[in-house]
Amino acid sequence: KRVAIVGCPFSGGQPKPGVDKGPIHLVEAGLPDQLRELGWEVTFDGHHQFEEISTLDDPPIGILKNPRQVSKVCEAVAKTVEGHAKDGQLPLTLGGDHSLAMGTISGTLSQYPNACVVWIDAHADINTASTTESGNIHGMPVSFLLGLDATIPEFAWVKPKLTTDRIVYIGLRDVDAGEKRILRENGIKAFSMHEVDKYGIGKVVEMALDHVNPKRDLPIHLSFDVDALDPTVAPSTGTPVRGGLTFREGHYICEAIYETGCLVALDLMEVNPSLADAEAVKQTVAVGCSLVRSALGETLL
Ligand SMILES: N[C@](CCCC[B-](O)(O)O)(CCN1CCCCC1)C(=O)O
Ligand SMILES: [Mn+2]
Ligand SMILES: [Mn+2]
Ligand SMILES: [Mn+2]
Repeated sequence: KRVAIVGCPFSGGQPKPGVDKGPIHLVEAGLPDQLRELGWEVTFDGHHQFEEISTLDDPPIGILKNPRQVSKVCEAVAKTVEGHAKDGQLPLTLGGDHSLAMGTISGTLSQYPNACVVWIDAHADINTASTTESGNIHGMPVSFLLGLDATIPEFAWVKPKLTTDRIVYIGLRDVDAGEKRILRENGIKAFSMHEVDKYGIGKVVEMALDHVNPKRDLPIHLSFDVDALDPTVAPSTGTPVRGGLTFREGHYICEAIYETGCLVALDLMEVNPSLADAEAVKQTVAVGCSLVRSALGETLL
């Protein structure tokens, strides 16, 4: 079992400074050794440096902010993730904001064209250039992956290889009007916190996997935004929304996905260590590390 940690200190998909420090905090909390203790052979070739990209002259396109930076960083991440996957390693991407998933999932789909995506988030991250109200591209990666919008030239490298029947959401509770319309019109399966309350997390994960991976024979890319968790559980994140997943519900999802034996790629996104007091940051980082361990085989018994 080999895992390659891809540290992505990137914050260009959203306005709050600090989320680029997420990877270093997760690594310095000991994540690589924690995974080695689980039996993984861990490679970590240092955090990606995006300096040359960030000096780019990058005026908004429409209201989209830092478009060229986001595009170039995601393109680099896609190549890195594809390379690790080709080499038989499970890419573990540590963010950094969730716009990076445009890169990670593109990389996964290059190596595993039949992969399905399990997206854990308070948000749908499926705004198009015409529906976004913020212009923050971390609220848009899924629309690019599905090819929902007319291709923006700066994002021409993103091939719409994901299909609407191959993604499922768990944890939604802050979905914009435009996104609700997109989800409905495209028949995209989403289990909001209402369904989590109604059925319980065990049944929700079973139904989610039955939808995107009925025979449990497709590779799974798990993209986990820590703001899916309740802010009392993961306070140090850029877009916290009350009424989220409990510590155990978040871990159950990771444990159940590992149990399928289908996991091929994992993103742990939106840990921003500069948004809370030291104790709350430490808690958020520790929860992030714990979720990753659960997704990579740590069990309670
Ligand atoms: N949907 C939002 C939030 C995106 C969060 C991205 B994630 O999940 O990676 O953290 C929110 C837009 N919202 C519209 C109404 C006014 C407040 C902001 C957006 O900016 O598009
Ligand atoms: Mn997100
Ligand atoms: Mn989110
Ligand atoms: Mn977020």
